[in-house]
Amino acid sequence: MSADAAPGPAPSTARRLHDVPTVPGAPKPDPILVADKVSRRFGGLTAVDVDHIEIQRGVITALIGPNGAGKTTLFNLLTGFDRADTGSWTFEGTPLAGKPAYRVAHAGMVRTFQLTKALSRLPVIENMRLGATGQRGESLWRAMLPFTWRAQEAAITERADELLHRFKLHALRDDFAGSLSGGQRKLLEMARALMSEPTMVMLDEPMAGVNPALTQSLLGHVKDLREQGMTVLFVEHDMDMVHDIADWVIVMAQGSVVAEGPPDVVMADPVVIDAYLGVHHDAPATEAEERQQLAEVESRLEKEFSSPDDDSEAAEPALGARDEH
Ligand SMILES: Nc1ncnc2c1ncn2[C@@H]1O[C@H](COP(=O)(O)OP(=O)(O)OP(=O)(O)O)[C@@H](O)[C@H]1O
Repeated sequence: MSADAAPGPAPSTARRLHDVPTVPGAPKPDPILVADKVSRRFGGLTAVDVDHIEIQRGVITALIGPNGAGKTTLFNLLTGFDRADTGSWTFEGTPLAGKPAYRVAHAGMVRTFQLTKALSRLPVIENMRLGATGQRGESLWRAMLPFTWRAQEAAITERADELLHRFKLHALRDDFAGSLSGGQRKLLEMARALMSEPTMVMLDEPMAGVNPALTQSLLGHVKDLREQGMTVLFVEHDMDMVHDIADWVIVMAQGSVVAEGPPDVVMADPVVIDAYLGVHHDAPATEAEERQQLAEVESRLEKEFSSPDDDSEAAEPALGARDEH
């Protein structure tokens, strides 16, 4: 955790979650975001159909669920990057349904973005500066008043430099963003989102493609956001990370919220195991299990081939199952 992390309201707000019932759509003591009846269809497919959801202020909430559960679509809807078919939601009490992304960001709710091809060709510092202009939008009067404009440009660069120092990316300030490692990109995405001084940060798979050396640093930065009083909502498949830093977990499956609660409670919930962890049941959980399965197959094959009564036809089914004709 960085030294400049000020003690925030996190511990007390996190503690207040203890009284929240572990049911889908549970009301929170101090919600910053409240959404109702949010749905989005793509042709015949219902990608999102969330009846009610509340995100507690000042804590870290993880949004988990199997592939295709609708997590990213819900992120896109809430942040104005996609349009809901139905639903309403408020952020800090302000209705935001139907508002474009820049208005949502202006209200203080900002999401991270993966580094696109175009952004990879820009230096790190320009990526950061775009985090500010992109969120604020351009305005004619600002362009016509060069003094205001220049002062703001200088302030933007200063904030970008500060954030690059905080995220230990300053040495890469003038490098092309495309030359960064997976973990450094994730740090840049997070730092860029902070350019607009948000109240709530939404992170889309912050650990994807991050090598273990940067894992702790990334986790530390996410915890820092909470220490500074920000609300964090993140989508993640890495259950270790969810367990490590989330105060609350919301589980989606087939577009809807199917469970929510503290990490320990949610991960032991049979509904979650069925809906989410169940999809991995076929895969060997550990290297030891994998070795055991391999040994069993080898011993079966050995028996089939070594038996004196065995003819080629009897051996066929065991081999046939692995044949790629
Ligand atoms: N633009 C689109 N057009 C058509 N179908 C879409 C579109 N975006 C998402 N979908 C579909 O909506 C469903 C939800 O997708 P979404 O990406 O939100 O899931 P997810 O939970 O974020 O999955 P993952 O964990 O794999 O990222 C999926 O079936 C997906 O194929």
